[in-house]
Amino acid sequence: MVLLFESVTLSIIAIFTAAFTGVYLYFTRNFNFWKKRGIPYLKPTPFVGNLKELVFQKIGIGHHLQKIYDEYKDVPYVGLFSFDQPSLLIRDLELVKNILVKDSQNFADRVITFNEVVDPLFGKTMFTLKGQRWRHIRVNLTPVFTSGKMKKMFYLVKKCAEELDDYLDRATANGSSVEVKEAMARFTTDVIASCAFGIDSNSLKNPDAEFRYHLRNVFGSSVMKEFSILMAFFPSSLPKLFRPKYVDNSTSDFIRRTVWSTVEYREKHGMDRKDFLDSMIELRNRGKHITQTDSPENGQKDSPKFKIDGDDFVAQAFAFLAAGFETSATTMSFALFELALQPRIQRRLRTEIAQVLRKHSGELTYDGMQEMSYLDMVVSEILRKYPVLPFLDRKCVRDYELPDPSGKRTVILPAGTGVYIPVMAIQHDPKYYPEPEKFDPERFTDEKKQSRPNYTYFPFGEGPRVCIGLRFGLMQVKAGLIQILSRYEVAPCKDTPVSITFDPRTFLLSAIGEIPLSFNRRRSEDTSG
Ligand code: HEM
Repeated sequence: MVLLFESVTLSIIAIFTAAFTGVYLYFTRNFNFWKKRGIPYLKPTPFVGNLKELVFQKIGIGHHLQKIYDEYKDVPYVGLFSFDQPSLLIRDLELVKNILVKDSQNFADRVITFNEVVDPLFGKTMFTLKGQRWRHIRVNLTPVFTSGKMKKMFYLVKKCAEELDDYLDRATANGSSVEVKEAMARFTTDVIASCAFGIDSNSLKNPDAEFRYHLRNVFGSSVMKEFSILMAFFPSSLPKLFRPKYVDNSTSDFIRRTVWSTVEYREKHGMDRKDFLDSMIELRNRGKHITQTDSPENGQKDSPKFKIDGDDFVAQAFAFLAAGFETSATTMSFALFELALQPRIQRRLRTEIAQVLRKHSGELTYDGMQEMSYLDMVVSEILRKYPVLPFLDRKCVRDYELPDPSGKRTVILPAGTGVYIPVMAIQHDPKYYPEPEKFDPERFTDEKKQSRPNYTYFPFGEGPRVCIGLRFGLMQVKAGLIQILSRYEVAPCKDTPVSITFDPRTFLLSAIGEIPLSFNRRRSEDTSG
C-alpha cells in the first residue's frame, strides 16, 4: 500500500515537473533572439520577459519605456521581450522617422490587438484595425476631420463650453474648490457625445447621466482591464489562451442602441447638425448600393467604393469617443494644474485671450481661437510634459533591415516584431528639452521649435497613423480653457497636490487621486487679463 502511494506521488511529481519544464522551455524559447543578432537587450525573466513591473502594475507603460530609454544611452535601439516575444524599443530619431514616416509601409499596423469576436467594438475601431481594412476606414473618414468641418462643428463645442461655465458657477457658489479631473471629464463627455453621437449627454448637469456612467465603465481602471490592455499592446503567445476584452457587453449594447436610435431619428426627420455622425451617415448612405462582393474587404485593394455599416459603423463612433474624451480631459486637467502653479503664465495667457475676444466683439470664434498663439504654446508645452498616450506602437509587417551602428552586419527585424517609440522619454530627454520637468511654454516659440531636431515632439503620433482627431482634440481643449480662463483665476487650494503622481495602472497618463483647485470668479467688467 505504502509502495503504491509512493509510486503515485512520484508519478504526479514527475508529470508536474515535465509539464513545468515544457512550459518553461516554451516561454523562454526566444530568449536568445537579440543576443544572436548582437543587439543590446534587457535580460528577460521567464514567463514575463521584461514586463514584470507592468504585470504587477508598479509602473505605467510610458514610464517603463522611459526607464529603459534612459538606461541605454548611446544605442539606437534596445531589444526587449514582451512576455516570450522579441520586441524593440527605438531610441534613435532618424530611425523613429523611418518607422513612422519614411518606411511606414513596413510598419503600417499597430501592435495593439483586440479580437473582434470577443470585443467587437474595440476590435473594429480605427485604432486597432489592421491592413487594408484600416486603410479604407482611415481614407474615407479623413475628410470628416478637415478644418472646414471643425469650424462647422465649433458651435456645438462652444455650447458645451457655456454649459461648463454654468457648472463652474454652481460648483463654486459656496466657495468650494473644483475637482478638475471630474469637471473636465464631464465637459469632454458632453462635447464628444454631442459631436460623435448627436446627443445631449447632460454630464455637466447630471453626475449620474447614463452616458457618463457608461464612459466611467469603459475607462475606469481595474486590474483586469489594465491587464487586458497590457496583453493587447504586448501580445505574447498567451492571447490565444487569454483573449483581452476592454468593453463589456452592456456598454457595447448601450453604444449600439444610442448610435442606431440617433441615426434612425435623423433619417426620419432629415436633420443636419454638421457633426461627425452626419458625415458618417453620409458615408454609410453612399456605400449602401455597394454589394458585398464590391467591398474592399473582398479583395479590391484600392477601390474607391466604401461600405460601412453594422458594428463597423458603430465602432468608429465609439473610436471617437474612446480616443477623444479622456485624452482631452486629461490634457485640460494638467493644463489647469500647471497654470494654477504658475500665475505669471496664467496672467499672460488671460491677457491674450481677453485681447482676441475683444477683437472678435467678445465672441469666442474658431478663427479667433486660431489667433491665440500663446495659448498654442501653453497647450503644446502641456502635451510635451504630459503626452497623454506616452508611447507609440507599430508592428513590423515585413522583414526590415535595421541600421547597424558598427556598419559590420546586416540586422533584419523579422515581420511580426513589435516596435515601441517612447514618446514620454524623448519629450523628457534633457538633450532636447533642458530641465524637462519645468513647465515652460517658451520652448514652443517658432525659433525654439526650429532649433530642435525633428521627431522630438509627437503627442499626437506621426505618419499615416497620426491621430485623426488632432484638430478636434485641440479645438475642445482650447475652447474649454478659454471659457474657464476668461472668467476664472485658477489657483492651488489646501488640497492641491504639489506635483502629479501618475497612476501606474493606466496606459494613458493619468494622475492618481483628485486635482482640486480654487476657481475665483473675475469681475465681468475686468477683461484686461
Ligand atoms: C488631446 C487630445 C488627443 C491626443 C493627445 C491624442 C493622441 C493620439 C495619439 C498619440 C494617437 C496615436 C498616433 C500614432 O500612433 O501615431 C492617436 C490616435 C487616434 N486618435 Fe487621438 N488624441 C487626441 C484626441 C483625439 C480625438 C478628439 C479623437 C476623435 C474625435 C481622436 C481619435 C483618434 C483615432 C481614431 C486614432 C487612431 C488613428 C489611426 O490609427 O488611424 N483622438 N491619438
